Amino acid sequence: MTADSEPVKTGVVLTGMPGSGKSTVGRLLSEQTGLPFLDTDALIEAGESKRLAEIIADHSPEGFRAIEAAYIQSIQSAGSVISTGGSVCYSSEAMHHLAGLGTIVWLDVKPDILEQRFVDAFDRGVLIEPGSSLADLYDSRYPLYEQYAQLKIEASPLTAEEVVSLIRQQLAL
Ligand SMILES: Nc1ncnc2c1ncn2[C@@H]1O[C@H](COP(=O)(O)OP(=O)(O)O)[C@@H](O)[C@H]1O
Ligand SMILES: O=C(O)C1=C[C@@H](OP(=O)(O)O)[C@@H](O)[C@H](O)C1
Ligand SMILES: [Mg+2]
Repeated sequence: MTADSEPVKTGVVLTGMPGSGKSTVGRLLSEQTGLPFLDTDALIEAGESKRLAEIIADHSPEGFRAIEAAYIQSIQSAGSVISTGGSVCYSSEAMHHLAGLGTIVWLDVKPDILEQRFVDAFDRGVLIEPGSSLADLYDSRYPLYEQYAQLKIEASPLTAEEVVSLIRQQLAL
C-alpha cells in the first residue's frame, strides 16, 4: 500500500447457490494460499450451538436470514477466505460488509449440476419454498448474486481444484 493508493484487498468472499462449492473451494483456497479460512455456516452453528436446519426450524426462514446477517456483520477478519451460506445474498447490509473484507467471488453453478450434488435441499436447510425447485431458486437469486459479484466464475464444468486455480489466477493470489 502506498500513500496515494487503496490498500490491496487480499481477502476472498465466496458466494453462490447452495451446492456451488463455496465451502469446498474456500477450504482448498485457504490451504493453498495460507489465508485463514472462515465458513459463515460454521460460525453460526458454533454461536447458536445448533445445526443450521434446527436454527431455521426454530426461527423460520426470515428469522434465519436476520441471524445470518447479524453474524456476518460481526466478522472483522479482512484478508481471509470466507465461504458464505447461499442465503446471504438477501441482506444488502451483510453483502456490503463482506465487500469490505475481500473480493466477492460468485461461483455460478447451473441448477442441473446442483441437483446432482444434493440428495435433498430441504434436509440441508436451504431456504427454499415448499413446492419450488432449485431451478426456481436459482432464477430468483441470480440477480442478487450478480449485483454483488466482483468476479464471476462459471464453475459448472469445473472441479473444485480448477475453480481454486482460476480464482488464484484472476486475483493474483
Ligand atoms: N467443483 C465441484 N465439482 C463436483 N462436486 C463438487 C464441487 N465442489 C463441491 N462439490 C461437492 O458438492 C457438494 C456441495 O459442496 P459445498 O462445498 O458444501 O457447497 P456449498 O458450500 O456452496 O453449499 C459437496 O458434496 C462437495 O464435495
Ligand atoms: O442457500 C441457502 O438458503 C442456505 C445455504 C446454506 O449454506 P450453503 O450455501 O453453504 O449450502 C446455509 O447457509 C443455509 O442452510 C441456507
Ligand atoms: Mg457451504
